[in-house]
Amino acid sequence: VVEEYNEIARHYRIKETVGSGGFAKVKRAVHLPTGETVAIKIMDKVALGADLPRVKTEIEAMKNLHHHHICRLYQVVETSRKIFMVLEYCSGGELFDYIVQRDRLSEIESRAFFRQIVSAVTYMHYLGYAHRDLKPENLLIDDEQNLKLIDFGLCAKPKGGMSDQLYTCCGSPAYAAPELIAGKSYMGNEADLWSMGVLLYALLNGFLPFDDDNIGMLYRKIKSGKYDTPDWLSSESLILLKQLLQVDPKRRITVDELLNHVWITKEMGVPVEWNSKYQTSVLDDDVVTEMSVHRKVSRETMKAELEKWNYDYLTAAYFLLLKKKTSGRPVRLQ
Ligand SMILES: CN(C)C[C@H]1CC[C@H](N2C(=O)N(C)Cc3cnc4ccc(-c5cc(Cl)c(O)c(Cl)c5)nc4c32)CC1
Repeated sequence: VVEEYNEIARHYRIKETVGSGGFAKVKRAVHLPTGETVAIKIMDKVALGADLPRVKTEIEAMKNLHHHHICRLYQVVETSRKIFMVLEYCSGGELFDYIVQRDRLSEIESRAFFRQIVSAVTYMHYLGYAHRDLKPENLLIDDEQNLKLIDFGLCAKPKGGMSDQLYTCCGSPAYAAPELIAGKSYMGNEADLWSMGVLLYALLNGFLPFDDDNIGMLYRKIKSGKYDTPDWLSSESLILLKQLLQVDPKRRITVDELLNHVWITKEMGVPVEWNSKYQTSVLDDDVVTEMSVHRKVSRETMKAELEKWNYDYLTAAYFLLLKKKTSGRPVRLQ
């Protein structure tokens, strides 16, 4: 099995396992040329079996999703038996654990997190993607208390754009929209908004709006659209929850209405900025300089190589050097 790790081991020191999700193992690692910490999602192609297409879906989606609230994909290494995805490391773990540790979050803290989720999901929708598995387990916290959306194995980019109907029932039942569990055709973006309602409810209350050990009972509760409203919820929170947890998808709030909703802008004064802070169309000069000097090639040659976006070790080195520069650390390769 050693030869499977040769390619990845050339540029990374692999550390401990930080978690496993279904058919993947995620390990912490250090990118040797920059010293930056990364997460490496390791999958065995044979064990993946029928799930292999989901991995391809996730990789292709992440190659197009460049946003400060979406976990960054740095590199993909495929060997005869394994697929390695080198990803942005999030030291704060899952939002799910963060909520559980605090019972529930204040309205202020819920708002700060929810605005970041709205930013990431709006960006995805504008690019024509629906996530379809939004839940606190798929939102990680980085070392600057920023949320990073992960797990794009179920995301959909309908051929004809967001107007196309989706049919596959997927995601986690407790977060699934009524129309999705009814087996009807549904709109990915509308279903994401329902899940965001469940997410907001979980942030503010520390438990789920619809929960039952029996799946049949759970579906009935979801279709009823009825949930408890604890007395600590403000009237504005109740209004927003009601607009998100609308059983009829056509009456559900849209992302555009969400961006400057009164609850979203309360005490913040400004609507959610959903555009990406990342500038990927223009290569960063300092990073190109460091990389071309380090590899003893001309800047033009290095730029041409980088602009192929092969998601190889050059792409990883570029993104990780850029992350160092953004965090105010020296743009240096060892
Ligand atoms: C419950 N899930 C289905 C899987 C779980 C696996 C470990 C992971 N993790 C942890 O649980 N820490 C505690 C540390 C940690 C640190 N950085 C990470 C960076 C990226 C990812 C990641 C994982 C998966 Cl399965 C992805 O598809 C993507 Cl796009 C990204 N996981 C990370 C991660 C959190 C999620």
